[in-house]
Amino acid sequence: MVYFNADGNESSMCGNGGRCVVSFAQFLGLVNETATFEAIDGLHEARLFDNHIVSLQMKNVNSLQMFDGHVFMDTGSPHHVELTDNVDHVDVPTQGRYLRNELYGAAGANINFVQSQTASVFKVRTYERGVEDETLSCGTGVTAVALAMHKTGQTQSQEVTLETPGGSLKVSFEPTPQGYENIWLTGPAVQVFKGTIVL
Ligand SMILES: N[C@@H](CCC[C@H](N)C(=O)O)C(=O)O
Repeated sequence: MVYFNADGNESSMCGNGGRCVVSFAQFLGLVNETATFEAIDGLHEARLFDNHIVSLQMKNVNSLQMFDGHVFMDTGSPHHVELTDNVDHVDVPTQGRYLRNELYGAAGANINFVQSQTASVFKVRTYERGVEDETLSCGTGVTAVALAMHKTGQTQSQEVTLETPGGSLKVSFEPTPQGYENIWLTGPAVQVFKGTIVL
């Protein structure tokens, strides 16, 4: 998989894009219940279930940087995770753009704002680098949120539900001395449009 951001530039890993790629490969009859593909961050395994549910194994995360008020890590793409009291009240485009530029400079990062709902459910809104705006759902972003919530003690669970404006995703993982491994991002990948281009 080679991933391009909405600004036309090639970028790093896209978790939801990866799930869509294997779902599309199944639609084309190229894969059945499992698939493996290569992305910029290495090989990814995927499992396809009924009802268009796709699980994607994400790269191991061996370094989480803890700051006062936020956590930074690379889940295939760079992510800033910040806990808030009321995520619905965050001006994600304005605050996300500010942090993306002021803290991360030219390289940039994706900015995730998160609010705890229960001991294992979190609500997430993401400002994405390369889109330069809030998006409906970010797979590498919710993966970072799940790991950050576990690392900071906001959850004890090793399977976390992340509610985004675009829908609900699950992330499961196993802690290691350095970080996390066996990380799986799971959720629906549903075909919403089909067209024909006549050349
Ligand atoms: N815009 C991101 C990469 C895209 C992440 C994607 N939305 C996902 O689902 O993981 C970047 O340039 O870092």
